[in-house]
Amino acid sequence: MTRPTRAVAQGTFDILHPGHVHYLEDAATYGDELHVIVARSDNVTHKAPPILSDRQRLDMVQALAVVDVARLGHPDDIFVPIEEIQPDVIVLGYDQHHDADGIRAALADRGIDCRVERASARDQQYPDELLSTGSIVDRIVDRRG
Ligand SMILES: Cc1cc2nc3c(=O)[nH]c(=O)nc-3n(C[C@H](O)[C@H](O)[C@H](O)COP(=O)(O)O)c2cc1C
Ligand SMILES: Nc1ncnc2c1ncn2[C@@H]1O[C@H](COP(=O)(O)OP(=O)(O)OP(=O)(O)O)[C@@H](O)[C@H]1O
Repeated sequence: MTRPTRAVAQGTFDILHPGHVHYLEDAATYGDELHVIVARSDNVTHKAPPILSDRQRLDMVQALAVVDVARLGHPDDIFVPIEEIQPDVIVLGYDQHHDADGIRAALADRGIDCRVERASARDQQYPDELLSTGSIVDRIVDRRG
């Protein structure tokens, strides 16, 4: 019997919103099982640090029906969880800064046989829909700050 194919998604997922759900639902279509790596706060250095703790972001992602297994990322080496999960495909977010070819090269260096794809974006479904954590935080500061 062949094992189920595994897709991996990853991100910060701070204050969940419909863009996150869209990404995870899209990523799930690439495999039979969806595994999600939640970035550790200490590794989120390319933008403002998360509001919510590692544990809370992990628990919220794991609670989504589309997610089979969620885990916190490795503190130092982003390819350690990949080696453990052994995915068939890594699905990058539509706007993630990671370079797909760079990841393919790193996977090949480590002898990991895994495709790299990119998810689609969710467009606003109605005028007031907030589709980024940054815009939700901006509104909170504006209305409650
Ligand atoms: C293939 C892959 C594996 C990753 N593994 C980890 C990890 O083990 N630990 C971690 O803290 N972040 C991990 N990340 C997340 C990145 O470090 C980065 O913080 C994350 O992609 C931020 O995305 P966002 O800005 O879309 O939230 C991984 C990213 C990729 C593309
Ligand atoms: N509108 C959206 N459509 C599709 N995917 C999205 C959308 N918003 C976020 N994502 C995806 O969700 C994943 C995690 O996103 P992240 O945690 O960086 O949230 P964010 O809302 O984009 O944050 P920020 O506003 O701080 O940049 C990323 O892969 C990102 O591409």
